[in-house]
Amino acid sequence: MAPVPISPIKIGHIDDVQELRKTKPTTIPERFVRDQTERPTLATTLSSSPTDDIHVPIINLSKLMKANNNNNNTTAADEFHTEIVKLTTACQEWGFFQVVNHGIDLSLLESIEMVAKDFFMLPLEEKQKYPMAPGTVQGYGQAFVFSENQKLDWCNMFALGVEPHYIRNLKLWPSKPADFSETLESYSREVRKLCQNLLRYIAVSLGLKEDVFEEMFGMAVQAVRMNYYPPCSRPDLVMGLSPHSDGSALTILQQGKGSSVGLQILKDNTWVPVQPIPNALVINIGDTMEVLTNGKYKSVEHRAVTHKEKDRLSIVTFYAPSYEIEIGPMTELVDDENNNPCKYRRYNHGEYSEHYVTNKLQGKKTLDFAKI
Ligand SMILES: COC(=O)C(/C=C/C1=C(C)CCCC1(C)C)=C/O[C@H]1C=C(C)C(=O)O1
Ligand SMILES: O=C(O)CCC(=O)C(=O)O
Ligand SMILES: [Fe+2]
Repeated sequence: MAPVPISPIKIGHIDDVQELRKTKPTTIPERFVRDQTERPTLATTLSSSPTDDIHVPIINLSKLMKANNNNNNTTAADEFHTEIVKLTTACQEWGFFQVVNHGIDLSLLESIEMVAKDFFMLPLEEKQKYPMAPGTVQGYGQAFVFSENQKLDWCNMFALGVEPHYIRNLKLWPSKPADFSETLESYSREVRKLCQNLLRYIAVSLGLKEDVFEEMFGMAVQAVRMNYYPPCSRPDLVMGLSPHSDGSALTILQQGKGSSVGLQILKDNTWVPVQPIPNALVINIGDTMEVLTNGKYKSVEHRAVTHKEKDRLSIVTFYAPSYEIEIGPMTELVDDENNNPCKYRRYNHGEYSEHYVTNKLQGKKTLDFAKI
């Protein structure tokens, strides 16, 4: 079952932020202005910010891949072990990491970025041929808006379901730029392989059988969301993307080259910026993995902030189990006798997907659905 809610909800007029920026560069309509308590803390340009020294862990994927192909090499085995320990810490303490040497052709990263940017730069009338209907998550527009008085994000989104094929709404796949669909197909194929590899290493880091997630997930669901954040004259008043955790098992995020720093994650009650590393991909643990690991690996709240002069692009892939799969904490990660009781109930992943996409982004609130 694909989560495509059809309801007569009233969401009011949503200004397109790129058009606003073009026509009234200093105007911030009231619907974008956040209440005092919800306004972002922005990274300073001076190197005096207390969060400057804290950074999301970096995993060198080639150290994990190499050891797999070379079982007799002790250096490779040592490096594999060290990298798995780093991966464990990243998933347990951060819920986020960046991967370098991930094996995806850099030209493919450049191509997807190019078609995404070319799409967002099209005239509004062209982009509006692929509208995101109120209450749905595919197409061009703003997702997760469910009422007329909800604050809006300073962001334009373009989202498409990719796998399995039945979740595709082909009417929303754009004809311009001409190479959009072909590029998205190639990119998604490579990102899918990366997700499968990462899940293998995550299984190893948990002391589980390597292919446990692959076997459990069935034909995994994969969707892509391109987020474009134009510059904003008052980045202190607006939010690029509201705080949320992802509903997926894993999320792969590509930050556009030359984009401003914008992604922030909530670590120990402080918003920490994720510094873009050229050619690296940002990975985060989604709600589904938090449930499966009984909270050992956490989906971490994150958000995007805007910049006064620079725009920003992110290309985000959500990877999740097939909708008919039943999800719950894995028995190996629950121990009722030794202070590790089961923290989440069992549920159908399709129901969680529907719940996720029919609620506004609100920190980790969506996961209350699964809590015991
Ligand atoms: C921030 O999240 C999303 O935009 C999002 C949406 C994903 C989807 C589409 C764009 C197309 C149809 C499928 C799907 C719902 C996956 C997040 O998706 C997360 C939430 C759940 C649950 C999930 O599986 O991925
Ligand atoms: O643009 C970003 O860096 C954040 C995107 C994100 O969190 C999302 O699309 O779910
Ligand atoms: Fe996210």
